[in-house]
Amino acid sequence: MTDSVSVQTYDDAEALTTAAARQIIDVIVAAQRDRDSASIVLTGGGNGIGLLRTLRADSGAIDWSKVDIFWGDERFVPAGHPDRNEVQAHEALLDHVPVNPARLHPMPYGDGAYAGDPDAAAHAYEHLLAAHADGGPIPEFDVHLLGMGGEGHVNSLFPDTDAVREDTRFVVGVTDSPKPPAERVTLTLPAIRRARRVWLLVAGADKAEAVAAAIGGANPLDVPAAGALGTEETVWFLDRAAASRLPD
Ligand SMILES: O=C1O[C@H](COP(=O)(O)O)[C@@H](O)[C@H](O)[C@H]1O
Repeated sequence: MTDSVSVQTYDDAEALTTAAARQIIDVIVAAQRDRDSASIVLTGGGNGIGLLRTLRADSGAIDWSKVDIFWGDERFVPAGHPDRNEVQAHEALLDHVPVNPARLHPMPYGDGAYAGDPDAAAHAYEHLLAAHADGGPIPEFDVHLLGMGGEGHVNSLFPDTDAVREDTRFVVGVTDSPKPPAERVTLTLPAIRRARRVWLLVAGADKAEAVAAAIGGANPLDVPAAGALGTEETVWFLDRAAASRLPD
């Protein structure tokens, strides 16, 4: 893992998602040039979906047929439910660019083969990740996008929960999410830490305290975002309000 943590601050949420969109185009194009494919992990939340909307307007030179798309967490609700991060990602971007359906890797649905058992769904997704790994136990994602909640949660890793304490498995089921819905499936901190780049997209004054704590090195059990680190880089894309509690 690297200590390369950097902060980019923008005037507002729109500016930060526009900047992140521009930069992810460069990363995906470079990965496709070097390895003929790219892999990204999408997040839910306002800024994660906002970034996708920006890409819909202009995704530059990306060859969408050569991008593997995974999800960092999912609400364990029925297929097609508007709360699913996957559904929101389709509306924002995936229905509008020429992705290869075989390279879309949504998490299992709450009404599918694993209905009533988010942990079984998590095991299934871990197997899917393993099947797409190139040598390691799961892929070394080119970019893992993350939003962050006001208490510092990333993916569905909430403070002081079994999920954020998980140190072996790469995907776990959640049945006690403090933010509805209670049942979720999430990549864990060990999975996030296999990504080359971890990009956190965070806006709003209500998140400023958690941003400062995470960047300041808080215990990830208290502020899960503090444990979200990429192997090559970790970048915080912030608006001015979210950055307002950082030291000068
Ligand atoms: O519940 C969730 O919330 C986080 C943060 O969302 P935001 O709207 O406050 O940015 C999100 O990253 C995660 O994927 C989602 O399931």
